[in-house]
Amino acid sequence: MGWMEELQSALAARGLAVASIPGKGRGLITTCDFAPGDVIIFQEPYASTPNKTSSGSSCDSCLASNDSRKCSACQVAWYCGTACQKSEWKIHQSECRALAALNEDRKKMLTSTIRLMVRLILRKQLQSEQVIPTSAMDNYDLVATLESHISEIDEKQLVLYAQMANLVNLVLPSLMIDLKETAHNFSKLSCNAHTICDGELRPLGTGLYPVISIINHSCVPNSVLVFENRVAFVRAMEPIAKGTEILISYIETAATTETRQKDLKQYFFVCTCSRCTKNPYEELEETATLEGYGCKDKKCSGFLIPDSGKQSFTCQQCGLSRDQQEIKKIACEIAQVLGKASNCLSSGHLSEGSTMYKIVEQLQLKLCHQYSLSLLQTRETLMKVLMELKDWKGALTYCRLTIPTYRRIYPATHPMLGLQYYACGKLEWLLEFTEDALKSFIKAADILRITHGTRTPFMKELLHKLEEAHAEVSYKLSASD
Ligand SMILES: C[S@@+](CC[C@H](N)C(=O)[O-])C[C@H]1O[C@@H](n2cnc3c(N)ncnc32)[C@H](O)[C@@H]1O
Repeated sequence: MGWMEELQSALAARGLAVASIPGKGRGLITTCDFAPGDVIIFQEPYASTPNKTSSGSSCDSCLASNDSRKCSACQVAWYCGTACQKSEWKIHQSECRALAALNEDRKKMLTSTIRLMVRLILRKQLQSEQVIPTSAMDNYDLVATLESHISEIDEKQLVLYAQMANLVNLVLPSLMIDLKETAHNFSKLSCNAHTICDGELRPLGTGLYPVISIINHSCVPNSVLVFENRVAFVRAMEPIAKGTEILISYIETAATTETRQKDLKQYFFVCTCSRCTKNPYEELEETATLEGYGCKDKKCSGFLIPDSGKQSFTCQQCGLSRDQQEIKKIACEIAQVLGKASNCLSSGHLSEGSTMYKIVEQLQLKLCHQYSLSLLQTRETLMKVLMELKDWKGALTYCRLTIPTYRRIYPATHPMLGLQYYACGKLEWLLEFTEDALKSFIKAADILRITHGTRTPFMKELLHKLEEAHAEVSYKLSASD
């Protein structure tokens, strides 16, 4: 059996198949039905690296950022303990020798992407020598057939990839690496590698998952990619019938079509999902809601579009008009205060910064649509700053204010919505608003059970908090009887 037949047979056992999708290249389709929360596929990375942090101390294996120690031989890799060090040893043994031989200047040039490529090449080498076993879902043939878009890459980028390939060659001089193939592989990483995130979707590193890389993008995906340590899991977010293409989102979907298309540029395709091809009126509505102005009548939730002379904007719901000069004046004020506010935060003046951000929020309330992304961003900043200042009540106020926008901009089972309910619940619990906390934990768990499963320490903690809140509410109820 060739590697492709082996892959198809391994996927068939999971109710999946690789298929050719018109206009998209390959894609992954279902051969059975999946329910929300079902794991469609999971995979270890072919190669992965932690992000470079300021302290450089994330574990190379599990990507955890606490209590890691530097490898004493190469002084480049970090491990959180012997279990992780042992699990990496087959690759790191060769890597360590190569890294230890580098002078300090060369070591400084080891970006996460260079290290990722070094590890990819070493894994290929060790698999060809049968030091590391291969399987239907773990072999270099899968990497070799990934999309590279090399013919569409501009000259400047090609030169950069060639320079990066040279650097990899300097790191691994004994392997006589193929420079052209390595430059090609850098291009593959750009449109196939995934950012590895923790349960709260904070980035930890980068990994290449050659089978998961067969999954195409949609701005209205039916599935979601999450990670347990560095193992990638794709879960169904909705019922998926047999014969449907599995689709995940490669980008932040809470954005206008223009922004999403810009963010997708590195993948060299124009998305034609239902959100990217909606009718012009709906398109206008989405953009004007996410980035535009609100109606002068604060009770009206209409969106505004500019009149033909662009001297004013008219609400599409109630017909009220807003003068462009008035809009400009508020926008100017916002820009000024926002500049000062962000300076305050970057210089560590949190209290002063929060006061400034509160002014920005009030100005944005006057100007922006209630579901605008800039208003959302300000409220999220306020929530984080107030949490740092241990002003839990203040933080909860802004957290609660973000929820209607999250509900508007994300689908009902999106992890970001679940995480925001969870944040709300934790603040409510801390403030002893037990019944509210219970409601928020229930909403968080209903979503995150689907997107994250129930096995991870992160989810176990949420479910434990939910149980605790449940017990407390029941106790209070029985005590008041
Ligand atoms: C991670 S790969 C996905 C698998 C890829 N189709 C293949 O044949 O290997 C990403 C590439 O797939 C293609 N792709 C992904 N989503 C697409 C979409 N919605 N429409 C068109 N092409 C898409 C683009 O060429 C993109 O660079």
